[in-house]
Amino acid sequence: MSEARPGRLGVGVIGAGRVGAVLASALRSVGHAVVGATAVSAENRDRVDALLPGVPVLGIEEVVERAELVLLTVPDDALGDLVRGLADLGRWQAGQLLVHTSGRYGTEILAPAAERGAIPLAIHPAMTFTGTSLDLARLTGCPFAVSAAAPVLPIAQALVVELGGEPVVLAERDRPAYHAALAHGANHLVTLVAQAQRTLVAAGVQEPGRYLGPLLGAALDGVLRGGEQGLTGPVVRGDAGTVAAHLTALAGLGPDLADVTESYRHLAGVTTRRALASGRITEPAAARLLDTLAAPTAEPAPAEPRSQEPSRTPEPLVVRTRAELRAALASLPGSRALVMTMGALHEGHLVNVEEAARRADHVVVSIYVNPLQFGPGEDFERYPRDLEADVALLTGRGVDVVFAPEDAEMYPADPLVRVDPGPVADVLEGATRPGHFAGVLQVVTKVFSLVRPDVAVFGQKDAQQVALVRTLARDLDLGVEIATVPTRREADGLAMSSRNVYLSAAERERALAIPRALAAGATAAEAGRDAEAVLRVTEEVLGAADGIEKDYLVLVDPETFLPLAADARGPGLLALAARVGSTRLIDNMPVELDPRP
Ligand SMILES: Nc1ncnc2c1ncn2[C@@H]1O[C@H](COP(=O)(O)OP(=O)(O)OP(=O)(O)O)[C@@H](O)[C@H]1O
Ligand SMILES: CC(C)(CO)[C@@H](O)C(=O)[O-]
Ligand code: BAL
Repeated sequence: MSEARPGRLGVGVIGAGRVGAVLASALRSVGHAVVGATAVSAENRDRVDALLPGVPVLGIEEVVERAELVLLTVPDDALGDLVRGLADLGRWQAGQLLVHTSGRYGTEILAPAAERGAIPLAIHPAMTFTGTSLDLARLTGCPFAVSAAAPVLPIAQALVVELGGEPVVLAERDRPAYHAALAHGANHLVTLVAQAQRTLVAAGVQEPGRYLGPLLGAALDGVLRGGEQGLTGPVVRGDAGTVAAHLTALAGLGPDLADVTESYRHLAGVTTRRALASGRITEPAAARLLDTLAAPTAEPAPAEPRSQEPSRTPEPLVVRTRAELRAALASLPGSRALVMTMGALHEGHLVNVEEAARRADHVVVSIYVNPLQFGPGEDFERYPRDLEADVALLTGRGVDVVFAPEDAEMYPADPLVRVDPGPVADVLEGATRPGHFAGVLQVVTKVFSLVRPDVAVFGQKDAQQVALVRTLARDLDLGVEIATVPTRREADGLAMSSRNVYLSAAERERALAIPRALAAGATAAEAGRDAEAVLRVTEEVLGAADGIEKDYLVLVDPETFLPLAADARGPGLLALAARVGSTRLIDNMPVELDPRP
C-alpha cells in the first residue's frame, strides 16, 4: 500500500463506469490521489482519460494492492463474487477502506473482505449519472444513503461530505426497500411519461413535450409538496364515464399502444383504491370505477378524419426563389423562427429546429452553401449536398418552409456593399479562414432581410459565428433575437458536424481525442484549476493523441475571443480546430473559471 499523508488517501476504482469515474474525480478534486482504475471497455477507458486524466488503467488485483480506499463501482450482481474472489486470493488488506455504491446492498456483501480486516462502507447517491463532468455539480447537496458499522459510520459520512453530498444513515435491512422506491419513482416515471408521449403522437399531437413538460412539472411539484392530496382528474372526481371513454380511445389506437391500456387500467385501479382509502371518493363511486376498469373495452367508434390543418405542418414547403418565399411567408400568421444551415443535415441541426419550434409559431429553415464564406482551396465544391434527404429529415419536425435558393437567386450580382464583421472576425477561425466571417455575416444579413424572423437559432458548436451574428443583430439594429443551442454530440463525444462524413473509420476514432481533450480541460476547470492549468491539461490530452494536427487550441474570453490571463475568473471558452487527415474539425467547450485564492 502506498504511504499516505493523513487525510489524503490513495483511491483505487474497480469499475470506472459512470458512477465510479465521477466519484473518483470528485475525490481527486478534494485532494485525494487516484492511484489506479480498472476499465475493461473502450467506453470506460475513454471515461478514465476524460475524468481521471493521468490515472493508470490497471488490473483488479493491482488496484487493490495500491489503494487505501477501494471504490467498488461494479454492477450489483457482480459485487458479491468479486469481493469473495479477492478474499479467497488473500488480496484485501487490514485497515483498507472498502466502499461500494450499490443501492440494494448494505455492508454484509463485503463480509469476506471485512473478515480480512478491511473496513466495509456502503454509500449510495440518490442520483442518475451521465458519466461525464456534468455529474460533478449534481453531487453537491445530493443525499447519499450510508450504511456502516457504528464505529466506522463517521468515516462513511465524512467521505460523502467530501464528495459534496449529504449523508443520510440507512439501516442495512432498509436498503432494498429504499432502493426499490427510488427505482420505482425514477425509472418507472420514464416508462409512464414515454407512454403519454407515444399516445399524444398517435393522437396527432406533434410536440408532446410542450404539453407534458409544464403539466407534469406541476404534478411533480404538487405531489412532492402535498402528497396525494393534490390528485386531480377523472378518478378523484368519480367520473367512470370518462375513464370508460379513455379505455375505448386507447384500444382504438391499435396494438402498438396495448401497453398503455394495460398501465392505464392498473394505475387507475391503484389510484381509485388510494382515493377511497383517503376518503376522497365514496365506496359506490370507487365500485363504479373499478367495474369500468375490469370490463372489456367497448368497440371504438370509427375514427373521424383528422383535421387537414394540424397546428404544425408535417412536410415543409420547399421554396427556391425570393418570390416563392414571400408567398409562403404571407400565408404564415404569427411569430417566425429561422434556422440557417448549409444542408447535409444531422441531429445537431435538429436541436436548432426544436428550439426554433419552441420559440415561435412557425419555423423557416434555410439551406444554402454560401460561396462567400469559403476561401480558395477550401471544401466548397465537395461540401455534401442532398436536398431531398434534408427535407425528409425535417419532415414532421414542425418546419413550415425550407428556403433553398440557387447561387443566382441569392447573389443576382456580386454584392458591392459588404458587411464588415469587426475585430472578432480576425482571430481563430477568422485567422485561418480570412474573409470567412465577412462571407457568413453577408449571407446572414441577406437571409434575415428575406425571412424577417423574430428569432434566429444558431449552434454553440460554431461559437465564434454565433457571437458575431449576435453583434451583427445588435450593432445594425436588425430586430432579431439570437438564440443559441448547446453542441449536440455523438454518444462517444464527437461533436456532430456535416464534415464528419469526410472521416474514414480510423480518422473518426482519432478525432475522439478532440472531445476527450476538451472534457479534460472542463474537468480541470470544475476542479478549480486556473486558466493556465486548464489549457495545459487540454493541450496534454490533445498532444498525446496520434494523427491530429492542431490548428489552434486556446482558452479565450467568450465575447472577445482573446486569450484569458492565467488568473482570469468567470466564463471562458476552450476552443480548438484541428485537422484529422484532410478534414478540418472545430469544437469548443464553455468553462467557468473560479481559481481559488
Ligand atoms: N453538433 C451541433 N450541435 C448544435 N448545433 C449545430 C451542430 N452542428 C451544427 N450546428 C449548427 O447548425 C447551424 C448550421 O451549421 P452547418 O450547416 O454549418 O452545420 P455543421 O454540421 O456545423 O457543418 P460544418 O461541417 O460545415 O461545420 C449552425 O448554427 C451550427 O452551429
Ligand atoms: C450560418 C451559415 C448557414 C451561413 O452560411 C453557416 O455559416 C453555417 O452553417 O453555420
Ligand atoms: N459551420 C460553419 C460554416 C462553415 O464552416 O463554413
